[in-house]
Amino acid sequence: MAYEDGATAIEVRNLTRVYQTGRNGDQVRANDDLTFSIARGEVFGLLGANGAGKTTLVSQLLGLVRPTSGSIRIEGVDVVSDPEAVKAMTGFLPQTGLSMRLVEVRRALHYTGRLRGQSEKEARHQTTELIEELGLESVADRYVDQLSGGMMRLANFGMALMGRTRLLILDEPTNELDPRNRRLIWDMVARRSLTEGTTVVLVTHNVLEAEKAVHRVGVMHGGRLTALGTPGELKATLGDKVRMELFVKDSESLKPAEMSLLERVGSVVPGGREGVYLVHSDPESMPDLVKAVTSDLGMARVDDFKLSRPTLEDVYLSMDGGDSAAPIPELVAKPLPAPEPAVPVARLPLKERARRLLVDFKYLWLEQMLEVRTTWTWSLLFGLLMPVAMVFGLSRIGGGLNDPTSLLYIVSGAAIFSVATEGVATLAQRIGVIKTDGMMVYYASLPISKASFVGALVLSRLILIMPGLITPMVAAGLMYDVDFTISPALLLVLPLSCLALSAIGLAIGTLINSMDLIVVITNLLIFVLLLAAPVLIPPESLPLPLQVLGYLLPPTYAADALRHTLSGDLGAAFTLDIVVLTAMTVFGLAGAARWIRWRLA
Ligand SMILES: Nc1ncnc2c1ncn2[C@@H]1O[C@H](COP(=O)(O)OP(=O)(O)OP(=O)(O)O)[C@@H](O)[C@H]1O
Repeated sequence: MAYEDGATAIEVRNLTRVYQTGRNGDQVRANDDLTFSIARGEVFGLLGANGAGKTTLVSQLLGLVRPTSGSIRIEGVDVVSDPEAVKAMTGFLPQTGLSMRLVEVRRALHYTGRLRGQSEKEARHQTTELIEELGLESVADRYVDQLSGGMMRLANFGMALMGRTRLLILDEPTNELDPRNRRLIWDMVARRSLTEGTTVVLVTHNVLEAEKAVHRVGVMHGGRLTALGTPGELKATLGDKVRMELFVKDSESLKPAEMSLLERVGSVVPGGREGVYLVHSDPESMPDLVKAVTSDLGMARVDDFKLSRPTLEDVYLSMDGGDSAAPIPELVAKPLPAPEPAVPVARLPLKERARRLLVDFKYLWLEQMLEVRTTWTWSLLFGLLMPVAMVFGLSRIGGGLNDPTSLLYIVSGAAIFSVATEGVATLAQRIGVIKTDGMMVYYASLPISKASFVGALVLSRLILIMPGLITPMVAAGLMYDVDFTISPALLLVLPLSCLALSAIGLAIGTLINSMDLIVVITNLLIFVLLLAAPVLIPPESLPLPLQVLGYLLPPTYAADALRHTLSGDLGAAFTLDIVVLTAMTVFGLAGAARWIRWRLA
């Protein structure tokens, strides 16, 4: 096998990760002094019960979680000091939380390849190749989100393979797949390991399947490695045993007396489901075992039983029998050779970095824009109709129609109100969804910069919210013959207002971790906007506390700037508005870039 050439791909030394839980300083050692290595081209299975520490280990391999102590080297590169270099050589399939759900399968693959640094030609070529290899031709032009669970998993697996990375980290790749597709995945993994020397870390609960696919297995329990070796080595720990899988009638549990009948002839562990037990005994005790089951326990209690040689699952279940699961020293205490100095990672030249930033920005922006396809008609309709309705409705009140100042307030207020609701509220909520659905982890696992991610998110929204700014002016022009000239100041104020309000929305969404709170805060903002802000109402007609409150809100400055622009009054007040809007844009974008958690912890 390719991996036997001995080169080390992953080296983990004394890796410990401690989490603080709760307020009273409780600690969880999610990874406890792990030391092991994985060879280049090896398929390494990571097994362990829920909470064993697998995700914590994988997150550290990906540079998403910082170790409390110890080190990880991937292809000689230190993960903590050069996470970007490691991300560039890693394809990742998370269990959940993939992005690119609302684009077509073909695009999801192509864009992922581009974001992993492939050229346009390479990305197109590999996309076509993978669609064929995965048998996804008939759904290649359907949205990923609209595929069946299994098909979606295949598409996600394809995304992990894009970029032909040296390392693949696959979390439960065969979940939801039928037996034929499961075999397809294992064959594809084996091919990559064998012919391309790809190193694969496979997290799985499906021990029986993993046995066929992996070269070596690491079993984790309570944050520690309790066994590490080939499936053959692990099975040898059970010795020359016979295995019986016993199914109790009606899936009932065995009573203590019944358990002791079986324990007389072998060791008994639960078989992973209610009413299923695994009994391991010496070959010479087999007749006694069969007798214990058929006559002592009696066929009135037994539904079925199967006799076979032990499998990896037996080793796993016998090791994972609660807190007593002790490490098998001969399988875990293999020392690593003395560490070599970490391979220094050369920084890309400035020009190349700028090119990558633009490519990342383009594909992230395209993804965001295309995701909006499912809702753009509603957003646009809302952005067009609401301001028109406001201009029409508000101009009927009081002296609106006859009074140019009121009309100016109505037009600028309607424009800014619609942009504030769309810009602040929808962007804050969008980033909230990205965080709560776990998609942020996926973006963070790609070798992209936060700047291109934030920029793409904000700019994709501008196209949707800009019409809301322009329609009130067009409506006033058509309905009331008001002539607003397009001045250079207007061309500055319109995008700057959109940018400032979107940046604030993004900052709110990134800073607050509860989706419910994001919804409450953004609605509160709109409520205050209607009640107090001098957006639709001249400030002098508001009591002082409400005026002050209004001037604390970004939309007030946007509305003020728009009014000054439309009336041609570009004095000191207008300059102040522009300064405040610019400051808000910078603060919002810088804050969002800082608060977005590219590392989980
Ligand atoms: N962010 C966190 N804060 C506090 N504790 C955490 C955090 N993440 C994980 N833990 C704890 O660390 C331990 C290991 O969790 P981890 O998610 O790594 O296990 P796992 O083997 O991946 O489990 P599963 O198979 O259920 O995904 C658990 O006790 C878990 O509660």
